[in-house]
Amino acid sequence: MTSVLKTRKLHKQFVKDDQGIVALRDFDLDVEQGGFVSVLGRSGCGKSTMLNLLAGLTTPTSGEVLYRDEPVTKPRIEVGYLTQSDTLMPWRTVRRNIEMPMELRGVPSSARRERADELIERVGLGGFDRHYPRELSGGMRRRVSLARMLACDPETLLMDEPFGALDAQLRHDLQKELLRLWQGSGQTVVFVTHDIEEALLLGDRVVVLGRLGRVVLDETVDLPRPRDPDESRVDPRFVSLHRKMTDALREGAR
Ligand SMILES: Nc1ncnc2c1ncn2[C@@H]1O[C@H](COP(=O)(O)OP(=O)(O)OP(=O)(O)O)[C@@H](O)[C@H]1O
Repeated sequence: MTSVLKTRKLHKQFVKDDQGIVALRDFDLDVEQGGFVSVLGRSGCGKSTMLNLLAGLTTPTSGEVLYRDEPVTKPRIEVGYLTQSDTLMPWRTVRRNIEMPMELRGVPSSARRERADELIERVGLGGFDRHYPRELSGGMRRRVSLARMLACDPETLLMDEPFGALDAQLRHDLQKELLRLWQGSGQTVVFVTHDIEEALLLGDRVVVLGRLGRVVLDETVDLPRPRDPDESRVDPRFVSLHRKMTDALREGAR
């Protein structure tokens, strides 16, 4: 197995009003190249802290993050990060937001336009290319962020509850689209969620975190793909994995 991302004894403590707040303690994770890892955990268990560290946006208090065996000290161009909060530029249209990472890389305007058009269609935003973020719903803004992240074909995608706020149908459509884009791409995905079903429908591995990022369960999901939510829900293997994850989440809260 080739690990693309590794963490070694990762520890993160924040300081607030002279008090130390430990968010992550001795966190070890190896992410295999080309894999889709769902990281499942309750609110506050350190998932976003972990992703920020993987992305090189914050530095650990101790321990290290390695990307292809190199220490991560700042964001890397090969790694796309879809954060929980909206980071679209309000003064740019949908198209120009999606083109932005390509502009930074010096991609010529005709190629940028073509790629942006393709992504706009893929995320179901045809006809909205000249809208500004304030003119879109929350779900539409999420889709623009997703398209922007994909615009430079990052080899690794870090995603922080990207579909959490969407309605069920849209969520399902985007999950399907993400899997379609991922399968056969060779991209590595680390997908954070607090939803057991989402973790199981998407991941080929689910890592369940408890308090302070303690790994409570690390489970391979060998359910066949594509995984249709309605069919999966009644598959005894899915049901059994779901139960295992529920127990792990409960155990992690202790
Ligand atoms: N900048 C910060 N300053 C102080 N404490 C922080 C900071 N960021 C996170 N924390 C604390 O670290 C812990 C983990 O937070 P984190 O956001 O990583 O959790 P999470 O699992 O992503 O939660 P959620 O699912 O609700 O987004 C929490 O106790 C939180 O209050």
